[in-house]
Amino acid sequence: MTQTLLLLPGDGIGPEVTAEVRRVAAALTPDLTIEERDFGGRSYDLHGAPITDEAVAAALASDAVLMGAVGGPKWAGVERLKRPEMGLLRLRKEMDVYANLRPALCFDALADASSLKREVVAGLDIMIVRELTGGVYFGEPRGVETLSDGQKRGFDTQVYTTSEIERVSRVAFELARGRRNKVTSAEKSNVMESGLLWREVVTDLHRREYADVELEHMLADNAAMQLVRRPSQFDVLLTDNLFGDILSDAAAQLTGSLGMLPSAALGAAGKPGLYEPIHGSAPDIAGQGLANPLAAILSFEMALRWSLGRAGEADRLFAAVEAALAAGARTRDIGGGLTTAQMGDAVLAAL
Ligand SMILES: NC(=O)C1=CN([C@@H]2O[C@H](COP(=O)(O)OP(=O)(O)OC[C@H]3O[C@@H](n4cnc5c(N)ncnc54)[C@H](O)[C@@H]3O)[C@@H](O)[C@H]2O)C=CC1
Ligand SMILES: CC(C)CC(=O)C(=O)O
Ligand SMILES: [Mg+2]
Repeated sequence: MTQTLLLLPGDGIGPEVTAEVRRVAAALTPDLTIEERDFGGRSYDLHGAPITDEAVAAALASDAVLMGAVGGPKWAGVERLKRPEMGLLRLRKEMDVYANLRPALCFDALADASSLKREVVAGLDIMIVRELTGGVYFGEPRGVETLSDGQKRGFDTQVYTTSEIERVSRVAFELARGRRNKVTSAEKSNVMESGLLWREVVTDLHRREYADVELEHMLADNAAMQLVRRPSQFDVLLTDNLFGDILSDAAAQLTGSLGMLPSAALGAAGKPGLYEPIHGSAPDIAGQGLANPLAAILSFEMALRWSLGRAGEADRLFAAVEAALAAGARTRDIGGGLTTAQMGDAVLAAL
């Protein structure tokens, strides 16, 4: 049976990095059907919404979805619900991809590309598990109201239920069992009610089902500091939507660049996953061929592994990225001069 990958290039550098995924897929998995839809600001411009109902249906009907990035200054003034980023939140929610796996892996060849010392980042291998469909990005009420004194008041709501916390924690514990058997759960249980519930639910699940896994609780601000102090202490880092968003950008820099970090967002078994580089649309470099496509290419590698049942091809692609880096292929963000397409060429040559 043919498998379908839905490609959502999006905005800014999104189309540039996903073009390299297309080239890799054509060489590595020529039998994979690739469909494409408008997404983000481009979809808003063409269809009046950051994602159309038809594109959501195509995502749900696919075997996996791979997106580039959305957003940019062009859409800064658009009403909140039609902003490009809202299309992404809607897609994550409709696909119910609640567990976002963000592997922060420092390739040997890049240990000197990090802004931290080689000895701090060499061999780095952290799996961040970020809750993706709950928390403050989705909580109600939210909005901006005008107070009687004329001031404005903006508000968002952080909210988590037991089942939301438990299902993502289960993913973290299961992953840890196949790795170094340790989960660090990061929240702010010292000041947030939802953080306190998070800690209780993780502790309870651990006691009932995962007592063989080492569990550590850490306040999220300390986790940010520990990530840059001694990142090797982390194996699986479990956290909520907002803290996971922030901590994973910080972890990306440990690997050399934000342009290196892929992700897989997973839901129920058998449902399509959503794969995306963790970076945004990078308006400062868009359209110049400067973007590093490896986060997008490695997101395709994760799609092959986690949704498409093609571990052999995934291994081949991962090895090709590793070989290209070992041979010295570098875009500007990791200290070189290759263009986006030239980095794609280097991976293709190593396949
Ligand atoms: N998943 C998504 O679609 C995301 C979208 N965004 C959106 O992207 C827009 C820009 O956001 P920023 O805060 O500037 O974050 P950003 O991730 O787009 O860029 C941050 C910095 O990292 C650099 N960078 C990012 N990806 C790179 C790559 N592949 N190669 C080389 N350098 C790279 C950029 O040039 C910039 O200096 C905003 O509209 C934001 O909402 C932000 C994060 C995620
Ligand atoms: C909704 C996104 C724009 C938030 C983000 O930065 C991310 O998911 O990494
Ligand atoms: Mg982010």
